[in-house]
Parts: sequence; structure tokens; C-alpha cells
Amino acid sequence: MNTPLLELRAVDYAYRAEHPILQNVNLCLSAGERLALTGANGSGKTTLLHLIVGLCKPTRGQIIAFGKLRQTEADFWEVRIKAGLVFQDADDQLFCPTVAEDIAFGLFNLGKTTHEVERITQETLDILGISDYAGRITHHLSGGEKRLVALATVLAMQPDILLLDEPTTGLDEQAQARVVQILQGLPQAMLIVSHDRDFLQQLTGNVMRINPCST
Ligand SMILES: Nc1ncnc2c1ncn2[C@@H]1O[C@H](COP(=O)(O)OP(=O)(O)OP(=O)(O)O)[C@@H](O)[C@H]1O
Repeated sequence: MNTPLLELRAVDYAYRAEHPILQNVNLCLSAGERLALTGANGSGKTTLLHLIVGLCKPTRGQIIAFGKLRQTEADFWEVRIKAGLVFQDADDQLFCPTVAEDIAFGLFNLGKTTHEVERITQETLDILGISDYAGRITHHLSGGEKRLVALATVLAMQPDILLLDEPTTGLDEQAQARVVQILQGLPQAMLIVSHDRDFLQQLTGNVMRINPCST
């Protein structure tokens, strides 16, 4: 059997000791598998994605990613290259003056040449149907436009796992349909957080519900 790409074993998390957010979360994601995470507002879905990429550390339990137990910042630095997180708030993702620079940033960090970066950037924009966005000022984009660009920054990196936090929030029908079509065609494993049942149903029947902790 294939080793899972990602495993969470008995993970607990609390921002403040007296207020647990996640308790005994177990999860397993294999190559090519898509898993939807649902649950009430505040149940800890975003927190779970942040734990996977090391933005917060479990108070108990283990995160095993790409075959290794991950604990240190160096461990999670490696995880973040292979697991791309699309943040719930696109403003947390986008920080460069222009759209092209935002997409190029991660690609240059991967050691791509300028020529490769330009090619991948334009290809990614084309796939998302936003070919003319390259020179636009990121700060001036609308909420839905930023969301598409945030997705572009992650898709361009071709990570092994896509961690998608409410990827369709604010998108119009046409953009949403395009995102569904793109995600359906991708081979990567995905963890998808969304409140949109129709959207999730188009991508996976594999659903895990996160229940709020009782304190
Ligand atoms: N940095 C933080 N410090 C303290 N508490 C936090 C922090 N971030 C989130 N929380 C709290 O943790 C809980 C879980 O938040 P989280 O964003 O993970 O939920 P969620 O399931 O993604 O919610 P939603 O569906 O509304 O996006 C909430 O009660 C939230 O207020």
C-alpha cells in the first residue's frame, strides 16, 4: 500500500489552554485523494490547515507529512514547499505590487529561471481565465479577483497537496465553474474547506466533519 502523503494522529490544538479548538483529530490523505472538511463556523477548519503547514503547532498528537514526522520549523519549511495553502483571506497571501510578481515570488524561491517564471505565470493566468491580470496592481483588485490570484500563486507552484480554505468565496458563477473544472482536472491530493455543498459535491464525496469542542 502507498504511504499516505499526510497523516494527523490524535491531534489536539488550543490557542489558549482553557479553550480547546481541536480534539483528537485523525486524518489520512493519500496521493490523488480529495477530502472535504466541513463544520460550523469556528469549529477549527482553518486552524487544522494552519497546523498542517506549521503556522501553529499541535498541543498533542502527530503530524506526519510526506513520510516524516514534522515538528520543527525546518520540517514545516519543507512541508510548505510540497503542500500549498490557499488562505481564507486572499490579503494574507498576496503581498507584491503586481499580480505577476505575486505569482513569480514562489517560483523564484523554487529556483526557476526568469524565462520559466514568465512562462508558468502566464500559463497559470490563462488556465484561470485571467490572462490580462499580469500587470494589475494586486492591492486594487476586487475580492473575487484577489481570490483567483491567490489560487494562481499556489497552482503555479504545482504542490503535491493543495490545501484550499474556502476557495470559491466571492467568486461569480463563471469563475466558480472554472475553478471547479480546473480542480477536477488536477492530479494533486486536496483538502478542501468550504461551506458550499454544491461546490464540494462536484469535487468529492469524501467528507470529514469537524465538530466544535465542548469546553
Ligand atoms: N490566532 C487566534 N487566536 C485565538 N483564537 C483564534 C485564533 N485564530 C482562530 N481562533 C479561534 O479558533 C476558533 C476556530 O477558528 P477557525 O478559523 O479555525 O474556524 P473555522 O472552522 O475555519 O471557521 P469558519 O467556518 O468561520 O471559517 C474560533 O473560535 C476562532 O475565534
